[in-house]
Amino acid sequence: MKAKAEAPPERLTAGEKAKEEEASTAPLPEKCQVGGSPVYIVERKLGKGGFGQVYVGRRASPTTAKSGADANYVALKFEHRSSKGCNYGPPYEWSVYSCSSLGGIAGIPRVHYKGRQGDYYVMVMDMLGPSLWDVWNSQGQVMSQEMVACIAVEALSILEKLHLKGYVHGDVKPENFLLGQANTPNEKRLYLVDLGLATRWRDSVCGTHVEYDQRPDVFRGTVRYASVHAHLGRTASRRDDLESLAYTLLFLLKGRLPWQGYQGDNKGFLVCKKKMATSAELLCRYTPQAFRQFTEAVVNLKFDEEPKYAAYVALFEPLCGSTLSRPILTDTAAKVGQKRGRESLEDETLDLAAPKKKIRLGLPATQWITVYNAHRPMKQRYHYNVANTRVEQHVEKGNDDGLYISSVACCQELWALIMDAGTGFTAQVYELSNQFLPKEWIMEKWEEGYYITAMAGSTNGSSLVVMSKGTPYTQQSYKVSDSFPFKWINKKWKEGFYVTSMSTSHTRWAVVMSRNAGFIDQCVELDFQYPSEGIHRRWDAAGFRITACAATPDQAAFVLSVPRRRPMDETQETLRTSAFPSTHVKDKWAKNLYIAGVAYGRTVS
Ligand SMILES: Nc1ncnc2c1ncn2[C@@H]1O[C@H](COP(=O)(O)OP(=O)(O)OP(=O)(O)O)[C@@H](O)[C@H]1O
Repeated sequence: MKAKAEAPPERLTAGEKAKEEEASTAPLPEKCQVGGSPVYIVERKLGKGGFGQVYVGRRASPTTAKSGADANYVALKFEHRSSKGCNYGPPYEWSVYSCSSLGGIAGIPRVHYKGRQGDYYVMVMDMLGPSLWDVWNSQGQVMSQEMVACIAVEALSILEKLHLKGYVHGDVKPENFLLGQANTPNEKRLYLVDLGLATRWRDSVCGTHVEYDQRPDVFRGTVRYASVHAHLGRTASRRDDLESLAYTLLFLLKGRLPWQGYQGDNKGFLVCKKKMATSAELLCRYTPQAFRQFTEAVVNLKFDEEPKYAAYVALFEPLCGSTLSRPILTDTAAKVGQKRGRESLEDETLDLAAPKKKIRLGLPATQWITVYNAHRPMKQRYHYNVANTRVEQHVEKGNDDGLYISSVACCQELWALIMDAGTGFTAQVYELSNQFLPKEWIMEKWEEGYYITAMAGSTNGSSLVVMSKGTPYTQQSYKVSDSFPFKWINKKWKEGFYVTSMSTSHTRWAVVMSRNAGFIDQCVELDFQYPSEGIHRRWDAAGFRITACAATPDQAAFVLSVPRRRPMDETQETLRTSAFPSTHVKDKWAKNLYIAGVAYGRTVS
């Protein structure tokens, strides 16, 4: 049966596509000569990607050379000067190729010439054969286990070498792995193309790992194969290429990934959520255990952790079949293994018997998240499981004792209130409303000089908003949104606002931002689980401390800030518990740690 042709997944947004259309209708030259190259006649199209179009170039004055700079046939990659990759001159990919001799790596095609001709930037490269996606599609959308294992071994060796040069590829997928030209000695060789999204993981000057960051509105790559960290906008590092490779291999082997088929505006969110919810075990069901072991190992890599390439290769090697008749040549991988020598290979064994604590794919859990800050001794009080009718009596009693509400949260339609003697507020009002959030009431209180200082929402859409006087704020703005409003936050940061409160109501988010919040820097950690690694990295860098937190049944978000006046004792701790942590709080108080934030929602146990 002939397989139905399937279009590979798109990488561009609609706006970008419109621009590419315009660029691709500009006529291509019939002949091409750039950067001192011979003259090529532009022949059939080899492929088209998000940024460029690739054509066969045949030398106008033929030679007998089959490969290299003199080859009779080359691949010409044309990028229109108005294309996205060329906003500031030559395509970004050129700079990647030229500054790090990547073309010298076995498995990365060589670029022989480059230059501009008319409206096009042209790169003259080795001509290669079909992509793995083409092969998979033309073989009836299946690929043998042996073939996929060989691809794994070679791809790991190419990625290791690319990583050694300080680069992450950033778009590992079946369409970007090409075989050598058919009917040549290289037809069973694997190559990795398209360095248009490559970024440095290692600084070219000081050689240190690039700094960790998360910008939840930035996505680069292809939704189907992107790592969860890439979806969440984290700075790319070596782990991301390997996670995408795991998805690439499983796609080729199984013909489908569990997150295919989502459509619409929040496709990226749904795909990412599904990736998080799919364990390596489930993803790799009915495949040899090497696939599960590899997937498990790479999805649990830390941001700056060195991947154990040789150990991953060793998992797949036994599945590759006899070295004499492999469907893909694996000799470059073998060479890498030999060069390393025994000792380094020994450090590279994967501890499969006792896997380290998994940072992903744990059991989803809905928990209390409490944040504690060091503070000189003060009175603090908490109430939880508070029904609407009982809020007033707790607040009044607290106020009588000189306490104001510092944080609120909601669990199963019941409120939690934290009241403190150390807020610095001079007056406070609150509103229980069936709206998320009560706009009229907030506007009215803004008029009276109150600012929002705490809020919580329940799953049924009601909210508890607390507004106070005596804050340093000079202006405030809030947003309610169906997805985490990072774009809005980013815009407001530029206007001098900082996030000062955050809450959720089922899957909706509300974020309050204030001017003169007393912070000099702020960042966001957002994840489908408690983002432990990110929080630790922020704590360790530049004095960031959690200043707001909220969680939905899917995601948890933490806002971390650097205060203008750093406290003497910067100790901060977080706790996740399935019941409200009453006894823990008392232990913390005994150590002068006080609740600074509380939320109820998605974590992972
Ligand atoms: N050297 C080559 N030889 C043969 N075909 C090639 C070569 N380079 C690219 N191609 C074909 O052209 C397609 C697009 O190339 P490439 O991925 O480099 O372009 P791009 O515009 O950067 O794409 P993407 O959308 O993946 O970023 C490839 O999928 C492949 O089919």
